[in-house]
Amino acid sequence: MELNSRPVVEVSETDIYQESHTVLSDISFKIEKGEFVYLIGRTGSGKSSLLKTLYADLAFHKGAIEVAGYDLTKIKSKNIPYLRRKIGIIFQDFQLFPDRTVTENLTFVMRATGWKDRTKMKGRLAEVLMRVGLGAAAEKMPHQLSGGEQQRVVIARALINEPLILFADEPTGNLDPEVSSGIFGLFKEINRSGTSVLMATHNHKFIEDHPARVLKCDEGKLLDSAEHEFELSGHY
Ligand SMILES: Nc1ncnc2c1ncn2[C@@H]1O[C@H](COP(=O)(O)OP(=O)(O)OP(=O)(O)O)[C@@H](O)[C@H]1O
Repeated sequence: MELNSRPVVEVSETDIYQESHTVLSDISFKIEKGEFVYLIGRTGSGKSSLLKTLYADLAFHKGAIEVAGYDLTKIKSKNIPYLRRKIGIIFQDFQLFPDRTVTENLTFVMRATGWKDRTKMKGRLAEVLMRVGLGAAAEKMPHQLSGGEQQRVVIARALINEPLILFADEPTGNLDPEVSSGIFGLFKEINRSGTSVLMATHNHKFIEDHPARVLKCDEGKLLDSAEHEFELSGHY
């Protein structure tokens, strides 16, 4: 089967662990190319642990996980950087180098992921900054940008290697509602051009305004709105 017709994420009968503690048990789900999926659940229910497992930052001991064509059951640590080139990871705290310009922040990642040709690097840098609406910010330092603009830089950084999927862990958690909706809109726009998105969020309004499939961490299980209806409202 062609890689591009296979799911971008396929989790089969897996348990998610933190140290010796099982956070989610016996979970199975797939995310197809171009899908937008919310990940919800109360604080401590396992959203971050699941995302960390999917980007190979947390080990798992049961079942099988395939992400962007990489079998995480067998992946060697030397191959994890190659997996990470096929995915984009975005956190709540922006994690930019505070003492480097936007360009330097982005070229750091480019070099680390094998870019060498300066002209191509410059071109890609301009492209991703335009994509996130920050064409004029290349020489700014992070502290000269607003929180929303910093998160746009992080998204630009995640887009550099044309990932198949973005894993976003509460990407608007530190932003006020208006700025959050702009960032959310950017994720939707990126998704419309074919990149899958798995977004952990506590923001109920996103789901109300832009309904999509929901995975919910709930008392050690993962509920999937594509399989069963469940209650979205209430605290999560
Ligand atoms: N580094 C760690 N070491 C040990 N246990 C951890 C670690 N990180 C999280 N846990 C535990 O794993 C469980 C799931 O936490 P996780 O951070 O995945 O939840 P979450 O749904 O992302 O929460 P939040 O919405 O607050 O971000 C919790 O019981 C938490 O205490």
